[in-house]
Amino acid sequence: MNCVYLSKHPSGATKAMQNAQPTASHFINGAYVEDTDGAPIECIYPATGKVIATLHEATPAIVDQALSAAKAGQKIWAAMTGTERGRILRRAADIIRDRNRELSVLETLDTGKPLQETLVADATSGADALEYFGGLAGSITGEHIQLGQDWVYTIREPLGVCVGIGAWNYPTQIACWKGAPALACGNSMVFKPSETTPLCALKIAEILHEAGLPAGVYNVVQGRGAVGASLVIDPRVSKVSLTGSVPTGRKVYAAAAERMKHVTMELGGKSPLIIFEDADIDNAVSGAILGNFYSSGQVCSNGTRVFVQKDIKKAFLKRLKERLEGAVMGDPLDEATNFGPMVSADQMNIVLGYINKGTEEGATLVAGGKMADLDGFFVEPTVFADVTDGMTIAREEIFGPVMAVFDFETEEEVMARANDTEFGLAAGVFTNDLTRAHRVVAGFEAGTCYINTYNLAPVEAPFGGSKASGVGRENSKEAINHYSEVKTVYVAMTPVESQF
Ligand SMILES: NC(=O)C1=CN([C@@H]2O[C@H](COP(=O)(O)OP(=O)(O)OC[C@H]3O[C@@H](n4cnc5c(N)ncnc54)[C@H](O)[C@@H]3O)[C@@H](O)[C@H]2O)C=CC1
Repeated sequence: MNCVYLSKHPSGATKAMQNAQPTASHFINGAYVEDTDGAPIECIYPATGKVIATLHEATPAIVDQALSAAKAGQKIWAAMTGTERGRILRRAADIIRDRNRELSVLETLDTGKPLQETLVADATSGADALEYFGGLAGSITGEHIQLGQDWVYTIREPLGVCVGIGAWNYPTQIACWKGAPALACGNSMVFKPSETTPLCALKIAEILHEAGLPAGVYNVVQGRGAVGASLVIDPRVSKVSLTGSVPTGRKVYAAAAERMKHVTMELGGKSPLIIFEDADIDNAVSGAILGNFYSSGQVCSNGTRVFVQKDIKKAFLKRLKERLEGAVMGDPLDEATNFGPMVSADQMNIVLGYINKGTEEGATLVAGGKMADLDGFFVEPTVFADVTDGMTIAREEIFGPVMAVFDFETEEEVMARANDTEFGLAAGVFTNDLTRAHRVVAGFEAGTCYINTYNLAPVEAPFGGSKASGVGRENSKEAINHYSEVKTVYVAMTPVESQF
């Protein structure tokens, strides 16, 4: 494939890589904490395959310390007014924006995503969440319901200690998308980042405390699945918010249900993107590129099943191939790079396995299809055409840069095929027919839909999935309902009328 390759060896990254080791593995009760008894977690820079930091998993003692701190901190935090809480969150947003470049470099080291991308999509998105929910914090209220002379008032109360568990694709954003609404409502949080990307959440905790957050309100503990599981079942925890795969979601949801805890589940997807023959082809190609190759395809809401109406298939594929030549692979810290490596060797091998399956099962390889000739875990942006609904690459989430293009003839046919999946995270349509656009969106079985664009996730809009892709919504005013509960108070103004 004719991608542009920049320098093979990312030499400019050396200094930043040397600074990647955090002060300690965990951030608890307002300070960095270490316990070297925990199993080591090596943080590997995906563009070189080299270890840039070594941290330790939380031991049971660390988990206990974090939950005790969160329990105590929550009481102090909830006793403050919403306006006071909001001011601290907004101050943290300002600090994040001031340090955007430093935080973006760290996000790039943690994930391998190009700096070109992290400068605009990660710390800035985290700051948006803190600013938005900081702004809302003072207006989280109950209501007054008049009942003749009597009346009811409701109080919107925090849930208590919330646990956030993150995936590896957006470590800064996920730490903030969970933390900001939780804290705005008066909860505290213990956040466990993915073991693959342990660095960024620690910085968020540090900045929140620099902004004035009381100790214990936002804590970070490191660890693999077992640490996450131990947090979920602890009786001090009222709510769990997970971003991860569907199989992990099922386990966490079941463990939480057993103990009647609140949950938000942001899980995987295999989202459809339908391109009708009347669509603006260049715009549709841009949508398909954004919806498949941003973050090297490691985005949960990606539109990986691209249904193209038969008459424009040739033109679509031709234009797509031309546009793929604009992919610039190489050192992710070079701002000219726009396509980075997979997060890990494991993820690269999973993706290469799916590419082999696609070829074996008879799809036509249009572009890419192999590792790039670079250090690190690079897989070329890959496009398969002539994909049919039963193929493995049509059914399973790949979480890499692999676009599957399907042909279709009628709207009725494509809608049935688009919805024929256990997932329901996102869905998109490109068409210039206004009525059809809204009809199609109404028919999608998905939580987050797009008309003539794809994958935008502003903090003001609810984000999340239906079917196996999740429970609850992140961002927007919706998130407030998922991090608080309502207490109803009936006030009688007249004597009680009892039956005897
Ligand atoms: N819907 C959404 O908003 C998003 C969903 N994702 C999904 O995340 C997945 C990729 O991320 P991964 O980190 O590989 O997912 P994963 O499911 O392997 O891990 C997610 C997190 O859960 C933890 N975990 C694993 N087992 C656990 C258990 N039994 N109890 C508690 N915690 C446990 C992991 O340590 C990690 O922090 C993809 O399927 C993707 O679609 C990713 C980003 C956004």
